[in-house]
Amino acid sequence: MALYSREDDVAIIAVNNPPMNALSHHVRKDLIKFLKVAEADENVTAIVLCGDGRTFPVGADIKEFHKSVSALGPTIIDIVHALEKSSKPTVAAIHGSALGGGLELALGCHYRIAMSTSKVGLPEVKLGILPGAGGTQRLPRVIGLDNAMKWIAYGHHHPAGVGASLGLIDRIVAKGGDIRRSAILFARSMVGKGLGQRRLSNVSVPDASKVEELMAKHLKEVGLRTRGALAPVVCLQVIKSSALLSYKDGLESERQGMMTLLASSESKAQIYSFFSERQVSKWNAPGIANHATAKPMQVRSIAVVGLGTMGRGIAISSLKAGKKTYVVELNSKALAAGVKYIRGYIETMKKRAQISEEQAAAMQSAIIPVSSYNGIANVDLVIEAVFENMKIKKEIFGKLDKVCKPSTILASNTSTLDIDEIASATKRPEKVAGMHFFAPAHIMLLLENIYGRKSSAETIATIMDIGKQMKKITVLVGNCVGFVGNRMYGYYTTESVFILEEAAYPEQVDKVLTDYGFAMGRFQVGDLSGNDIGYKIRTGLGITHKQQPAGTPERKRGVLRYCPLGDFLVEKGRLGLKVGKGWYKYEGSRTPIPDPEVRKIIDEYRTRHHIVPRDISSEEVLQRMLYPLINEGFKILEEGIAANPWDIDMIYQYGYAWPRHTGGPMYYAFTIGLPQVLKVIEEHWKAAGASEPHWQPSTMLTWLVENHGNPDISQWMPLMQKHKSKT
Ligand SMILES: CCCCCCCCCCCCC[C@H](O)CC(=O)SCCNC(=O)CCNC(=O)[C@H](O)C(C)(C)COP(=O)(O)OP(=O)(O)OC[C@H]1O[C@@H](n2cnc3c(N)ncnc32)[C@H](O)[C@@H]1OP(=O)(O)O
Repeated sequence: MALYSREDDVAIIAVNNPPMNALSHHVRKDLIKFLKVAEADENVTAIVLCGDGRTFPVGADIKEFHKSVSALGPTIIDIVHALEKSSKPTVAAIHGSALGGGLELALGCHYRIAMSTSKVGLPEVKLGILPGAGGTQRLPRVIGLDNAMKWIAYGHHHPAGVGASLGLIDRIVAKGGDIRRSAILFARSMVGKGLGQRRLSNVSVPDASKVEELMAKHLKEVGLRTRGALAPVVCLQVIKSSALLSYKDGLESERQGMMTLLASSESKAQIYSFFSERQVSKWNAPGIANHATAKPMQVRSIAVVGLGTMGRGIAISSLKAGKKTYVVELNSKALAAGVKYIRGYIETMKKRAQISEEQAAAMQSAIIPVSSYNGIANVDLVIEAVFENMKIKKEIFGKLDKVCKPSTILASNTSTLDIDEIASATKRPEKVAGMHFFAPAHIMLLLENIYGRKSSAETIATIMDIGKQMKKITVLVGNCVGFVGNRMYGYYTTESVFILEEAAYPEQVDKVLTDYGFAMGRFQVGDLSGNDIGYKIRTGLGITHKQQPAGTPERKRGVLRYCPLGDFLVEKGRLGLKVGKGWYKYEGSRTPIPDPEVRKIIDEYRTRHHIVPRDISSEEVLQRMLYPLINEGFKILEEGIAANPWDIDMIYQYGYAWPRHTGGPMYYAFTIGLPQVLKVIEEHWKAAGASEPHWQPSTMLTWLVENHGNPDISQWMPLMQKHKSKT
């Protein structure tokens, strides 16, 4: 709802719809009603619009989207027009954030004043839509086309001070000031000043003459930064109309753009992503605990064991979260190098104004270098980040168990290994868990937390809470080889080399993936992270080309199909970007260049095995790259390793750069339709049989299709649970 009050001659309309003052239908009805009251009251000379509680409205109510109530009048645009048309000065008093429809209301007001700490922006593009209440037409009229294109096509939130420097905010109220009081005084001072040019629909776009040049520039940029997404492009096209058409016709173009986007699968995927991102914090470890019942332990200090690339990043994340951070290396040289890197990184963040001087000083003084495990006996949490080797990890956990106080939680940053086996090296398996960070750990937003068979509710709640304090998208999963992310990714890479074998070169496969929306294709990613990583894993499994006894068929490992092309590359020293050659060659830059040498390796291999390369469609490449991964996702759900499909999708968006506008692998499967996905998987399974187990259809996927067709993604787990409880 909204509240109406009077301060002498100034009417105050305050939106009151906790937690974020979203502009739900009941709020919109109140706003129109109170604007009419204020307009009609001859004792009112000016009107202040504000938000109660945490913030100014942050936009339309996203929960209403794709429901008929979102279209029910009065719409936000009706309110914008009522604010602008008012014969009395209307002033938006902004605290917290004025975003989306919230900022559009503020643009309808004749004046805007804001707390210096507040943020403004039109982030609709991140929901796969556009500002649909006049924002595409009004913002360019205030801050110019160039800025408006940037603001709207990327959807960032901007400090109010930046808004003031562009003319969007008329007055800034310093921190600690009273925004509502300031707005009342400001509104009163504007009475009788004339509103003509304050009504933005009367104003023209200042840099309209540069429209074509600016369009070309921004279209190119969004093409690179948000590859494959429709919304940024439609946003730009609609903003363009503000320079070419009248306000009224521009609004019509905005309406049409909105309808196109609302009807797209992209907006549904983005809205799903918005809520999924928030949903993962409501974690559940079935049979052990959930977010609502379990209490975290207070963690004041964290020790990071191992200061390689991962350990350094984890230590920086710990310091950023305000923890006293013990950094541990038994070798003094390695310790000094790690500490030097961490200290240097903090100084760089300070120089770039990413942190304040005080924060930097606090982080520096919170680093405690240690060269023996005895030095971390009293820490609350240890995160081990040494080499990915079970024997070494078990040795370390055994030692930590002996020296650390009984309450210390011991976590491993393993990316694949069995947490229960690691826990078995200790006498406190209930205090052992996995915290799988993604490299570089201080930058990547994903944290995949793993609970073991014996992890306690408190241990799980604590690692989830630490993830939140580190400002990570923290997803809880169960224990299995590779957990969720890497277990699924394994089949993506397996199938990719089968495609090379049969039909395509790396650049052709990668192009299909980048056209789909990935920033990089699978082979470019391999080169970037190092092809030796996968080689080491295959060596651990004893399956590389070199490890096979003479006479072993090159394309088989036992009954399983195998393709050694990745082994050949590494054995020829093509480790990737770091050595200037891998699946591609690199000539002094990070740009991948298709390499005739790689083609030769593939061609010779094909000839040796009498493989005649065939034409392959982009559709087939995409299906073969993505469907095995999706199939494995269903197996993961079926086994209870992930509690919900959106947990998997958030892991893929934040850990593997899955394009947000398609929602993630599981949401994408829903968009395609589960029956269609299953059909393709079954065809491959029929053709490949037991030699390619990644095509064996998941029981859950099959059951869902046979019994429910393509049920809504929110219903997958409830349907399965109901089914299991009956059987
Ligand atoms: C069927 C066809 C119909 C056709 C007709 C359609 C006509 C449509 C006309 C439309 C007019 C368009 C108007 C406008 O242009 C569109 C919009 O405004 S879209 C919304 C734009 N705003 C945003 O995207 C902001 C979203 N929010 C945030 O980014 C963040 O919440 C925040 C504001 C930065 C704060 O972050 P935090 O402090 O971290 O808090 P949380 O994010 O955890 O949020 C707390 C809580 O609030 C819920 N929430 C937040 N914003 C909204 C919202 N806009 N609507 C609904 N709910 C919201 C959030 O989900 C959390 O909920 P919880 O998880 O606690 O349940």
